[in-house]
Order: sequence, then structure tokens, then C-alpha cells
Amino acid sequence: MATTPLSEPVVLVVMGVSGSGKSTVAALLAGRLGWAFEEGDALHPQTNIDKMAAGHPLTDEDRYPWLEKVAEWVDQRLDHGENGVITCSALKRSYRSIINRRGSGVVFVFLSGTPQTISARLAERHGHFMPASMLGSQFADLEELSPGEPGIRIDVGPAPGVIAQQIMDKFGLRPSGTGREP
Ligand SMILES: Nc1ncnc2c1ncn2[C@@H]1O[C@H](COP(=O)(O)OP(=O)(O)O)[C@@H](O)[C@H]1O
Ligand SMILES: O=C(O)[C@H](O)[C@@H](O)[C@H](O)[C@H](O)COP(=O)(O)O
Repeated sequence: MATTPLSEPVVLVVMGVSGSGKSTVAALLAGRLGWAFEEGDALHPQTNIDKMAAGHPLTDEDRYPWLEKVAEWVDQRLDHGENGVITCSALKRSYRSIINRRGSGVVFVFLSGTPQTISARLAERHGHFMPASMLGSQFADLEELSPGEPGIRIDVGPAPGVIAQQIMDKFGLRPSGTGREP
């Protein structure tokens, strides 16, 4: 895989449908890098959590206040000259435009897998508010990264630690916040 050095500060937005591994991979990645980490699910208003828990997909209107919070977190990192990692499904291109409203400093990491693979993982995930039955609506809303958008697509097949390392290798990033290779 060819290395693409990042211009820092940078926030990696780990995106994809529910169950694609965002929380698992992003926490590993942030821990290895020593970068600030935020769980995008924690930024949802309670009304959104309740709606999803009841099995109803969010609308654009439901998502906008949440995306604003995600964008604020990103902006704060960049304003402070800090690197960061945040999870956010960021399913539509218009949502990603909100998150990347500066037009620089954001790189999306799209965790890509088939409905079959991801639904099997959701069937094994317990104690999470998001019902596995929502996966179809997540794929229906998903707009994959287009060529003009900053980001990479990573297959969710390998183990989480391998995926985290692939992301680091892709961007020439080294553990413990030492930044990219010279
Ligand atoms: N690469 C992977 N290989 C196998 N299982 C995974 C992988 N990534 C995540 N999982 C498991 O799949 C489920 C969904 O992962 P999670 O991180 O909660 O996804 P998301 O945050 O995108 O909803 C969890 O039970 C997690 O342990
Ligand atoms: O935009 C949305 O519909 C939600 O944000 C959704 O995509 C997100 O993934 C949920 O917060 C579920 O949480 P998990 O992704 O952790 O399952």
C-alpha cells in the first residue's frame, strides 16, 4: 500500500454503517497514536438515541444537530493544533461536508463491509442501543466516498488491530503520538 503522508493537525473520522467497527477500530487507533478520541454516538441528543433504540431510522433533520456537534469537536481539535480520531457514521456526502466544513484537516476512514458480514457482527453485539434491524436503513442511506472527498476505504474483514495498523501504515503514522515517519 502506498503511503499518503498527512498534513497535521488532522482529525481522522472513522465512518461507516452501524456495526462496521467504528468504535472498536477508532479506539484502538487513537490509543496507539496517543491522539484525542471522541465517540460520535455520545454526541447524539437523547431523542435520537431513543428513536434509534425504538427501531426508527434518523432523518436528515434528526442528524443535523448531531453533525453540528461532531463538526464542533473537529474544529476544536484543529483550532488547538491537535490531532484527533472521532467515530461518526457520516453516511451521506452532505453530512461529510458539514464535518469537513473547513475544507482541510479532515480525513475520512470508511470501514467497508458487506451487509452479510456486518449483520453477523451485529447479531453478536449485545447491550447496544442500536437494533440490528436498522442495518438495512443504514445501507440505504450510505453514500460511499467519492473521488473528490478526502479519505480512504478499508475492508472490515481483518481483525480490528490489523485494520488499525493498516490505517497507520497508509498514512505513515507511528505509535504513541510520534507522528508520521520522517
Ligand atoms: N474487524 C472486526 N472483526 C471482527 N469483529 C469486529 C471487528 N470490528 C468490530 N467487530 C465487532 O463487531 C461489532 C460491531 O463493532 P462496533 O465497533 O460496535 O461497530 P460500530 O461502532 O461501527 O457500530 C462489535 O461486537 C465488535 O466487537
Ligand atoms: O446517523 C445515524 O443513523 C446514526 O448515527 C447511526 O449511523 C449510528 O451508527 C448510530 O449512532 C448507531 O451506533 P453504532 O454505529 O455504534 O451502531
